[in-house]
Amino acid sequence: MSIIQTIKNTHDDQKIVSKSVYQTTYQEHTILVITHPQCSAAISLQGAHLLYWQPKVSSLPIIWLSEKTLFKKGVAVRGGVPICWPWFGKVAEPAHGFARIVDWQLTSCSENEDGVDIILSLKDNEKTRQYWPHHFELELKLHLGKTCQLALSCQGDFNATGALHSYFGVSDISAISVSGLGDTYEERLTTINKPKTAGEMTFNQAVDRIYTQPEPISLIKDNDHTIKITHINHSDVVTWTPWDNAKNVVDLGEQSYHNFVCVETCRISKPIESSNKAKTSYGVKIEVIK
Ligand SMILES: O=P(O)(O)OC[C@H]1O[C@H](O)[C@H](O)[C@@H](O)[C@@H]1O
Repeated sequence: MSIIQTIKNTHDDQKIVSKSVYQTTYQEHTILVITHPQCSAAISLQGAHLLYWQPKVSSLPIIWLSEKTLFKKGVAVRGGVPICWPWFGKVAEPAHGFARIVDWQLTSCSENEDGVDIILSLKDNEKTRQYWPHHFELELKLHLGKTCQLALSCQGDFNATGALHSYFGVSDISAISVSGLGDTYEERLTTINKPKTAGEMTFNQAVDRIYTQPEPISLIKDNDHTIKITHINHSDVVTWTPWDNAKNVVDLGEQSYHNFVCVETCRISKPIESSNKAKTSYGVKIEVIK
């Protein structure tokens, strides 16, 4: 049984949240399972982590989850949409910040025929202050329906970098292209994988690249559909595939790299400048075009 099916079938400690949403415990995580006429999805309260999203129009999850991911407290989930915050990458410990490895609160959940709207929040506490000595309030708004929308807002006196680090499910990474990336990028690997067309990528090896002047829309063109990713108030888009280095990553299957590509909505070159007075936010909207 696939990991997604297993999560869908988990009803331990089940608590009904709304008509299409229940809360359950899966291993060491508390998970919201969403089964709505427009989509199915799940969110872990650890990291406000969207685990998968499959709209009705698609026969496969568009937001992809690794079969080998660990549901351990304090360990980042592999796949879905990790919230990397308040830093991106390995500039400090833990890698990609702490927001993805601490528990968030469910603030609200409502639904209508278009889908489910959920707000999760995180405020500084004893644990977060061990990593980062700032007062902050973070809120993640999710809309899960025919489209998938995430908006992260923060308040507090600090600058932060981050990413909505989306893992997209694809039929085979060698058969897709990603466009709308712009022409300027920072190569994070020593291997060279020059785009054939400016702003468009195809893949035949590991890639880790920060595009610093991306267009507002990235398109992942797959065999019979296109994933349209509208970035909102972002500064960069990261493309990442481990390719066959997946075999060295404990929570990825050896062949799993064929089935996902990361196209991440980021604030790296222009950090989020927050203040105590107003919220600043950035986000992403994901749609499937047939
Ligand atoms: O393994 P993780 O900490 O989740 O990071 C996975 C990847 O995230 C981003 O795409 C970075 O650009 C990569 O350098 C990193 O390898």
